[in-house]
Amino acid sequence: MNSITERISSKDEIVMDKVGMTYQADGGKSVAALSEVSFSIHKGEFISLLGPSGCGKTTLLRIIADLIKPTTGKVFVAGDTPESARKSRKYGIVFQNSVLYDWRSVRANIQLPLEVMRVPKPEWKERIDSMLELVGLSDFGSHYPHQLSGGMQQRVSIARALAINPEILLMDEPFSALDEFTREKLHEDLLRIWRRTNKTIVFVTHNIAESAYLSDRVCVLSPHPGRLSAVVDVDLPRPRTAELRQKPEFHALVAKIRNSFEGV
Ligand SMILES: Nc1ncnc2c1ncn2[C@@H]1O[C@H](COP(=O)(O)OP(=O)(O)OP(=O)(O)O)[C@@H](O)[C@H]1O
Repeated sequence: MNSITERISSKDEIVMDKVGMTYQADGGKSVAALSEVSFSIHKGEFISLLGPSGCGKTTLLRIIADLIKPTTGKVFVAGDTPESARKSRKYGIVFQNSVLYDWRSVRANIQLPLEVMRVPKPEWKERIDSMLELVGLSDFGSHYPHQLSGGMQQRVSIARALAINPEILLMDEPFSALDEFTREKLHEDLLRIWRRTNKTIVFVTHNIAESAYLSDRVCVLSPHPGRLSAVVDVDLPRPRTAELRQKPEFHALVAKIRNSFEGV
């Protein structure tokens, strides 16, 4: 056993140890996207990865998801390598754009991971019904994606990501294409879903207020190269309600997170 595996505690869901990523761009130029990023995410925690464009947020999420391999460092996901976690579907993932299949109904979209993971067919109906109920779309199962608003499409994406009951939900700027009213409603829905399901959530955003409202802790990334410049504890009470956004303690926390950026 090496030192990092000895340090992992039973509370840890995701552990990163000195993770670095250098891309080989066109023309042989290398781009240092991440350097020496180390931190742990606990089981059941809501973590945001926050930073300006180009600081490596998506790169870090893709490394956790085993969509790319880091060039240096080690990563553990659900007590295993990212590759095993991906193969055993320990996480579900939601992207900025909903990436639903237009020719499949809402139900058939949610069913897709059940087909891929060979979940027994008799279980499908109950699972899909409960996912639709969880995201507040029970009356829309037979609709097609183009018949839904952007916010509803992202709810379907969340339902699909959670259909096989993964431990972890990875979200890459899932609400950034939505208008402010819809986004705030989705924040409340996501917190309710998180409370009901106890998932570990890793949420990528460049929106400081969004990270403060949702998270237990905010990991602040700074660019050139992307590095972890601060981890801010969010000590605001839960459950969080819309009124919190008006309160002085919320504005103080947003200012604290803003002040923790280096070199931006
Ligand atoms: N496939 C790639 N090849 C070369 N460089 C890349 C590649 N993917 C990302 N990069 C570079 O790595 C750095 C980090 O990119 P990344 O997309 O992770 O940042 P980000 O913080 O998620 O940005 P944004 O908020 O704009 O999505 C950037 O400089 C980007 O140009």
